[in-house]
Amino acid sequence: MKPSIILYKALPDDLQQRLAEHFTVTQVANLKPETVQQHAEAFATAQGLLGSSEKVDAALLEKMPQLRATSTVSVGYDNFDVDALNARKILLMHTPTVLTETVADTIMALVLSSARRVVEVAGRIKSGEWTSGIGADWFGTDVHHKTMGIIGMGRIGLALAQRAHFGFGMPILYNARRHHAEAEARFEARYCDLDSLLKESDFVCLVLPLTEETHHLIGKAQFAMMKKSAIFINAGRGPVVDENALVEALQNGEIHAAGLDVFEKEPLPVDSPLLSLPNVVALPHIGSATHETRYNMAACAVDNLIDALNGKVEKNCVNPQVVS
Ligand SMILES: NC(=O)c1ccc[n+]([C@@H]2O[C@H](COP(=O)([O-])OP(=O)(O)OC[C@H]3O[C@@H](n4cnc5c(N)ncnc54)[C@H](O)[C@@H]3O)[C@@H](O)[C@H]2O)c1
Ligand SMILES: O=C(O)[C@H](O)CO
Repeated sequence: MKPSIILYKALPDDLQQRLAEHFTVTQVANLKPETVQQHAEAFATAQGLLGSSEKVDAALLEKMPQLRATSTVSVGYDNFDVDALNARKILLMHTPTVLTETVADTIMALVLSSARRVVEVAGRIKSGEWTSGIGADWFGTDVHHKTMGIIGMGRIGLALAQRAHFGFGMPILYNARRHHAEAEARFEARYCDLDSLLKESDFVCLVLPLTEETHHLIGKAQFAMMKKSAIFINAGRGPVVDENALVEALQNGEIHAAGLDVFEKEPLPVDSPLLSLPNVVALPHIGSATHETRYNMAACAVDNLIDALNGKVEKNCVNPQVVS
């Protein structure tokens, strides 16, 4: 008999079919308690779980006593209670690598659009303000040859450094938990402690996972250290930044501008002060959102679940130790 799984995300037809070849699939809209209750029998018997963005915590796991593997369509897995999974020896699979280049492209888009005020001035044309030659109040700041500071020199950090170094001739500073020989050799990146990176960078780019250690890593004190001309970019996770402190730093001119793909609360509330600041480019968490990459992530998550439920954890597994 095929193992049963819960699918809580719509997938392209061919991938849905691939899942159905391996598993008995129950598709649900989300993992809210009322949904779980409505499909109680399917949750109670499911051995696998595949989807994204929903919280997978101890309370949900209690409703899934047969669960052996979870597969998220994302590289970040901060919405999973990994300790609770480990305690039950449930595998957690994710989708690193397939999205790296696309997310680095998005970060460069944020760098360029916030420095050159692309969104703001494009809005001015649309509202009929381009009626004569533009003046300095429409000018932006250069990107090329400015210093880029990268906090979190992982897969995406490296792909960003590659773009900034080769494409824009930018000196690269980085902060990470360890020195990265590859970044230093290929991109002449220089390791810095966090405070030095904040003080010296023209662009401060955050590409960190959300963990207990990184929660609110960047707050009032850190914005105060940045240059007044600094542009702050966050494409990691919203709660790594104290958003109130960010708003204050932007409003008080402590930093020049921000480009943001992630927020403390998502979707970003429409009354967020960030949305009324002209020096903010805000994107709706689109880092990996291209047709190609979202398909590849979904395909990777499907393969990951098939592998995990067959005991194969050589790649894309967050906690392979639970089966060793
Ligand atoms: N905006 C988006 O759509 C989007 C898309 C993909 C990933 N992300 C986020 O980006 C994160 C990074 O993805 P990745 O594939 O590069 O992951 P990765 O694991 O390759 O890189 C993360 C890096 O951060 C470093 N790090 C962790 N804690 C740190 C700390 N306290 N101080 C300094 N460095 C620290 C790690 O050592 C690692 O090098 C993901 O976890 C996810 O949260 C966002
Ligand atoms: O972590 C990721 O893969 C992206 O943020 C999409 O959730």
